[in-house]
Amino acid sequence: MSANVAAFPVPQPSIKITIAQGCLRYLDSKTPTLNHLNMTMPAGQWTCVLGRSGCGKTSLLRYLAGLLDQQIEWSGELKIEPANRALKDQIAYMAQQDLLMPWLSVLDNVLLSSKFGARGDFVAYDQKVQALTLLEKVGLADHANRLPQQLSGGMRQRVALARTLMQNKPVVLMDEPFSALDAVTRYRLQDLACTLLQDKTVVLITHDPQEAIRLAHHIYIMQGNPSTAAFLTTLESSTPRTFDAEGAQLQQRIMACLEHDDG
Ligand SMILES: Nc1ncnc2c1ncn2[C@@H]1O[C@H](COP(=O)(O)OP(=O)(O)OP(=O)(O)O)[C@@H](O)[C@H]1O
Repeated sequence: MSANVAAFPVPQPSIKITIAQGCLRYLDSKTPTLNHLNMTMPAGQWTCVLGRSGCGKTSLLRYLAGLLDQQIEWSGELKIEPANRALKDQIAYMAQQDLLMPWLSVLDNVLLSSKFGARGDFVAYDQKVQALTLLEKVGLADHANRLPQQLSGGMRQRVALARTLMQNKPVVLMDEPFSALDAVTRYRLQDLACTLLQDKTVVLITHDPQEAIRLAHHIYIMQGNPSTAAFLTTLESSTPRTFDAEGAQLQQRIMACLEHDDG
């Protein structure tokens, strides 16, 4: 395969995820964390999930990623369309902490998932070209040989974004990936993620109503104890949105839902 072809990975079909009457209980807990959970995450769109601390947002993402199988009991329906592969094989996960390996260069961190799939430490030339192309897209081509500790927090999250894109999965789960950043860096990274994750099915957890308003096609507020998910009609304009009067009204509605949750 030529380097040029490799720089444009094969697009994956978009995935729609539907949860119906989902109930999640940790095995060491008597009561469920989530109950009567009904959510639709449309193919190729961003679904933002908000809710008070401890309501089960991360549990939901970790369940979708197949990371809780030994720790929980689940009932209800989890449907994916098309249903040709297991959901956990179609997911890339981007966490609040960038989880970069401190002893690996920026380039090798982006290549990490390719290394796991490769024989020994061998990574094909075309994958390196692809990783460098992604680093260029996130504006870090000149930093490919640096170590993570030589980068700012915003730069490190951009490396994490490039690593997520390198996995080329149709579903991207993001657990507060921008929350530790200053306002301007966060704003820029929201724009970048919005552009680069086009066509992916994205589920973003955030505590920031303005972030949800900027990026979401669909908003759910998790509330109650155990938590259910309330759907909030969002704006029809294209993302990333600028904050206007409509956005301010939506923010009021989000805040009202969050304030009335005494779960
Ligand atoms: N491995 C576990 N075993 C048992 N209970 C757990 C486990 N992980 C989380 N919990 C509990 O599940 C509930 C939901 O936690 P979770 O981390 O999903 O909440 P969250 O909404 O993501 O919170 P935050 O906004 O603070 O990140 C909490 O009560 C937590 O203590």
